[in-house]
Amino acid sequence: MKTSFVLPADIEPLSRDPKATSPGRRINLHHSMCFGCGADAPVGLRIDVIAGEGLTVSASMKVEDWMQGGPGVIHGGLLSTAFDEVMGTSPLLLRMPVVTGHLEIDYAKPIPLGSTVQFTGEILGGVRRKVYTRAVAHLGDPQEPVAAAHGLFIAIDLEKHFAGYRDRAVHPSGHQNGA
Ligand SMILES: CCCCCCCC(=O)SCCNC(=O)CCNC(=O)[C@H](O)C(C)(C)COP(=O)(O)OP(=O)(O)OC[C@H]1O[C@@H](n2cnc3c(N)ncnc32)[C@H](O)[C@@H]1OP(=O)(O)O
Repeated sequence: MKTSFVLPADIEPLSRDPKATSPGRRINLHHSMCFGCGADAPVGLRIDVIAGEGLTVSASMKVEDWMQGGPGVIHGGLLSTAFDEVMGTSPLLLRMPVVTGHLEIDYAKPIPLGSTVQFTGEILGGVRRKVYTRAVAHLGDPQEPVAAAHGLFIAIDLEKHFAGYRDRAVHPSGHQNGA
């Protein structure tokens, strides 16, 4: 599949943390109201990202009617959100919290409503706080990808990064902090 994404020349291999989620198990994410993975989000993708061997992950997503973009097919922005979730979760195999710095999607084929998209993702390496990832999506045949993505994620200090926003956080009760 064609892509314009270029990995840096100084990229270095990264290693799975020994305490990372075991292969085959769901990687527990940040909070239940997340649009990408949260079970309590009123609207969301509810993607479970499963740890694979090494620095790999996998996930699947049923394409529901509300995800429609063009007639009968998924909206491209929603697919990019799914890729963001899949790739953004993978650095937890390094036990490293990250946020998205840069995301690139290559769309190869329309994805019909009602289909189930299968994702595989992997960490390609890192440079300082930067983690480079890739993911591919298919509809059942890994030899026939429908889309692919590259993501650059930046390691953060969770407490500091969200310090100025936590009072706006929405909870399953529907209330904001302090509301
Ligand atoms: C557990 C989480 C699961 C996540 C799944 C979903 C993920 C998300 O949707 S996260 C939400 C979307 N993303 C965001 O809100 C991030 C907003 N951006 C920011 O907060 C900041 O720009 C942040 C934290 C990424 C970087 O800022 P800062 O900490 O000051 O670091 P900074 O020094 O600018 O950058 C660090 C390195 O990354 C590089 N970098 C930063 N942004 C980019 C970019 N867009 N493209 C390329 N390189 C970048 C910098 O050049 C620098 O590289 P180097 O080490 O070579 O100098």
